[in-house]
Amino acid sequence: MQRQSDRPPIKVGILGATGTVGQRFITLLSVHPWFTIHALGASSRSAGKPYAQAVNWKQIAYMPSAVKDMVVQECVPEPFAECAIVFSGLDADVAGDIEAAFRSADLAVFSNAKNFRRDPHVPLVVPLVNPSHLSILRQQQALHSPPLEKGFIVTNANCSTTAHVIPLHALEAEFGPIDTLMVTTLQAISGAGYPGVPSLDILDNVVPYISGEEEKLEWETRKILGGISDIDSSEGGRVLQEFDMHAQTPLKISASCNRVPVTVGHMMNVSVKFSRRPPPSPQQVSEALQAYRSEAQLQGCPSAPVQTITVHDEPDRPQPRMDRAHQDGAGVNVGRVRQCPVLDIKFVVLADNVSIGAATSSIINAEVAVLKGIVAS
Ligand SMILES: NC(=O)C1=CN([C@@H]2O[C@H](COP(=O)(O)OP(=O)(O)OC[C@H]3O[C@@H](n4cnc5c(N)ncnc54)[C@H](OP(=O)(O)O)[C@@H]3O)[C@@H](O)[C@H]2O)C=CC1
Ligand SMILES: N[C@@H](CC(=O)OP(=O)(O)O)C(=O)O
Repeated sequence: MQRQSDRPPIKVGILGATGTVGQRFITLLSVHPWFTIHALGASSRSAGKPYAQAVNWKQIAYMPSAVKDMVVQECVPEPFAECAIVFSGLDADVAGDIEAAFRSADLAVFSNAKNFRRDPHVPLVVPLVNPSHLSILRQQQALHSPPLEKGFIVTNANCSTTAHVIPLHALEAEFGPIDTLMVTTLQAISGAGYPGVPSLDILDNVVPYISGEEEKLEWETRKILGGISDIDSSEGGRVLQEFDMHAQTPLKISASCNRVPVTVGHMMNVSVKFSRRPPPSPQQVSEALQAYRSEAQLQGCPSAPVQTITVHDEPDRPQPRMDRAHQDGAGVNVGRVRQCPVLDIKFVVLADNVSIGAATSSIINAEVAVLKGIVAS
């Protein structure tokens, strides 16, 4: 993507700029057509140093020259005051307090961290699925003390949640509610950040446990695939909204998560049962997934993939090494769509956990917010 736009550049900041997700933000934002990197933040271990000295660069793309000499800041609002958008790839141990402080300073935060995903006034947005949930932001700003004009927090989802909700949403849009979902993940080591999982634990091995991951998959999926509705009660004359957590058609989910010796690309085996009888055939499911278009793409978000879901016909695809870079990792790959003898349909999903699973989702969320006029541009 080349920087090429009639818009004046929108200044953005990156918190956690030295981390796995932060580095992917830098790679993507350095060539973004609308956004220009204005400030970088990380821990006090990195603050005060030129970025090139502070970071242990692990991207395949070379470090953009524009950031090499930028001095890394402490994660406090003042150096970010001119940023219309602040992206966060902060460690979850510190993200809660720092992101809240940025919001209180009336800054717009787009976060990858888990801390605010369950907040009833914070949207959990996978941009290729539920950008309509951004409507809750007015309420988030109004209920803040003092009320905010520009500041808010938008979160994107856990990387595995993101991968499977995209095809699941496409299927619900075409065939109605899903009743039951069984999902087993094979998650790449980059999902654990850097240095992450020790090599002696993961080489020649599979670890059948990722702390908190199964709970996140089960809970976040309901918030994202569920609706947002007005509540009868009102506060200060304002109509309130709430997330319905898919409660109108309860969704049973069982998730099992595994860490596998792959560098990038989370793979998931998914089986679904639909509420509607008879269920669609594998052929109908494949066609619906391939035909799905996201609202973000239709609205013209520059980072949205042209093909949201790529359906592979080959019996042994998708594979992490072969397919994760497709469309710069901005879409998801699906394969092996077939009948499930226990539920209705089963298939495989593959997504780049650092791109659409993290940085790319935040960036598309911010693009949607710009197009909706939620972020001043
Ligand atoms: N990796 C992935 O695939 C995904 C990650 N996420 C989430 O995104 C976030 C970032 O993950 P990831 O990039 O993998 O993590 P990393 O461990 O690679 O990076 C963490 C970042 O947080 C910064 N940081 C740590 N402590 C502090 C502090 N006290 N004050 C300010 N900054 C601090 C680090 O700065 P320094 O270098 O100075 O220590 C670094 O920039 C996490 O919340 C994670 O759960 C979400 C989806 C996918
Ligand atoms: N836990 C994920 C990555 C991650 O950080 O998720 P979350 O943002 O939900 O904590 C993984 O290990 O692959």
